[in-house]
Amino acid sequence: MRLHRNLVFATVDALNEIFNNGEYADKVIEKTLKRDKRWGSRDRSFIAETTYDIVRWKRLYAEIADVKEPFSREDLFRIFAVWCVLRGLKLPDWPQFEGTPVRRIKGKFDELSRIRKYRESIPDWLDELGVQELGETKWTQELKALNVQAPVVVRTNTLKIKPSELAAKLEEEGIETSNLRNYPEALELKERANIFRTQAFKEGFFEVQDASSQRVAEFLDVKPGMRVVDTCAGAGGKSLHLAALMENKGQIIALDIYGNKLKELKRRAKRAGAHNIDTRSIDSTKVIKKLYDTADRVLIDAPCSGLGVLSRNPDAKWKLQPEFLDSIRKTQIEILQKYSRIVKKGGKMVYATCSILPSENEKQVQLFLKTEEGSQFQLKKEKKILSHESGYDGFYIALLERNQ
Ligand SMILES: C[S@@+](CC[C@H](N)C(=O)[O-])C[C@H]1O[C@@H](n2cnc3c(N)ncnc32)[C@H](O)[C@@H]1O
Repeated sequence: MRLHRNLVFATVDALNEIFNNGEYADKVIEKTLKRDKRWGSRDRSFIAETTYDIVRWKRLYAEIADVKEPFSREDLFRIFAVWCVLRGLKLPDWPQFEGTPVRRIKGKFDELSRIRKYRESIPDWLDELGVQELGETKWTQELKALNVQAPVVVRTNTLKIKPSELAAKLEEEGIETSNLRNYPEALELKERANIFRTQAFKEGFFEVQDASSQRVAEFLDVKPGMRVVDTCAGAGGKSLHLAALMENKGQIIALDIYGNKLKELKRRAKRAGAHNIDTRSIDSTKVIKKLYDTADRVLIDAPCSGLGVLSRNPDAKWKLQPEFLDSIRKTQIEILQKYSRIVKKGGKMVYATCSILPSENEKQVQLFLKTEEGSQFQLKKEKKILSHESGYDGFYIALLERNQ
């Protein structure tokens, strides 16, 4: 592969914004890709994938390149050179790469690969926390899996189309997919592609949604005609799935503290042809109180550390702070106590996170069950999905039932 100057420079600029200005990788990449209309799909995927790769391996590469944050432009080129050498790519003879110590880079990589926090490129505190929570063996396996680029999985919108028909439509548009065993509505792309450009997407035939995430709405055991409250609906990935499982019958009330996310949900619902979703922004405690004891089903897709989705969001490793984890755990237990009151007697509730830490998952559920609100619930079943076991995102899902 020959490296093109403008693509490498665009990547280095993107890294500068992410590492030095604290910008989010996905936003920076989106903006960078708009820079030159002549870039084709290969050029675009070079920028996106290389940037993500270097974000993922920041600690390891910076250590090998012997550079420290904040990175100068020269440092960023040294990090880029490490990426090239470790991928076996020939460095171009540009001044930025003059004197790159190729053999030393390879030697240092071998040496650092013996130490997990470098090999898996993770901050010390997070590595220690992972061991504490999951134990040495599981954490080592999980961390490795979370450093592999995530596959692209879509969920068929069964309100509009069957999975087999969707697969055929995508194939007509040059995108090959395969079925996933045990995930009835999921299709996995055989090769990465910009699926949002397809006609099938514009027509609302699918949503991009990881296979593990597709388990969440399924777990809630909804039926057409029910009244369901999705309390942390965000942009509505799970609400849309619930609408499909309910065949557009009954009512879904989608809540979030951020109105702009709910606006996006509405846009997606329109595209998907999901007509039974009503959005409400939580701008006072009244919004929740009015709903007490009214829902057949409640979904709490709780805000969390996002440690189960590091493979698609590697910059979370660097953005996450111990203080944030402490405060999010408090939010989770408060949410459980407050929003569980929306479930009517005999109704069911799912608590889910995209975290792999027991302290955000089963321990929170156990804590909740000991509270006054929780004493009215029974834990029916729970699923801990680890990435190294499933091949998809790490998730936790618990189904609870309120006593009659
Ligand atoms: C894991 S995300 C939800 C993802 C969404 N359910 C989906 O499937 O696309 C968690 C959501 O909780 C929201 N949130 C945070 N604190 C909240 C609170 N106290 N009450 C309700 N929602 C909250 C966040 O804005 C975020 O959208």
